[in-house]
Amino acid sequence: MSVLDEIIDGVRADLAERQARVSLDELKERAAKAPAAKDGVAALRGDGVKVICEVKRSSPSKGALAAIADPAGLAADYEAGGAAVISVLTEQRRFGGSLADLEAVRARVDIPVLRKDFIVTSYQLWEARAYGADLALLIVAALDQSALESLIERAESIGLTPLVEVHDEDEVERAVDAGAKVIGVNARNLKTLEVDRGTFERVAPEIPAHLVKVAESGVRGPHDLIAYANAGADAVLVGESLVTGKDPKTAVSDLVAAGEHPALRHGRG
Ligand SMILES: O=C(O)c1ccccc1NCC(=O)[C@H](O)[C@H](O)COP(=O)(O)O
Repeated sequence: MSVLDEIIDGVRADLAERQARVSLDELKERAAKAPAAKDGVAALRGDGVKVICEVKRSSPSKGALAAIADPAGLAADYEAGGAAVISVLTEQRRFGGSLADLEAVRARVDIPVLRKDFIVTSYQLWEARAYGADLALLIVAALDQSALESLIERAESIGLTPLVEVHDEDEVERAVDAGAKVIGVNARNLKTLEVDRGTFERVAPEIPAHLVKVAESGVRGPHDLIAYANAGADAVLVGESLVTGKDPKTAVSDLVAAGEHPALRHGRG
């Protein structure tokens, strides 16, 4: 069984418990009271390379990374540093996240918030909206084509911007066919968990120019952002280096400054 399959087994078990406690109708009522969703596409477009900053306590590849007692405080630091979007990992078994983290972050920041999880049903999209998310991750490798298409459609119909994650050229084709507008290329191989920063450069040329391209994983500092930008990234998604560093706000502002450097405009496709 692959790591992804193991994670999804756990996600489904936890999901079944939540579904037994909270009906879909209750979630929909809660979603109706949530603040209107912010435009995730607009947040990731425009001049400069945008920075998506992640609240990440632990991971299957590295184990414990940071305790993060105050996820909202961390998100506020990210926002003050110039982040375009906050990513909140809500998977609990392997990443130590929760919907409570998402809710707390939403209440603190004004920029869009991404629910980063292993979404396999529309119930999880309603949860995302009910707890204040503006974007939701959909992983192509975790979904068959009809599920991918219907989850993209459902996400958009309830105001969420889907960030559709791919790992290779075939998955790009599936994401584009399914109607993705924002595509994230994750450099982390979900079978080996190794990070290969060259993945983005290989895969991104297959993504149509009008779609938003996000480079996910492996950003250790401005030099990695610049390499991704030169390969055509509109945005980068950064977790580990921010949560393990001493000064997240400064680390984010260094990334944002690098992403706004005028020299990058020539290299980006
Ligand atoms: O981080 C992991 O070990 C991991 C393992 C299996 C599936 C997903 C995983 N991570 C989720 C992510 O995509 C990253 O948290 C995100 O791209 C940020 O990456 P990084 O900056 O390298 O922490």
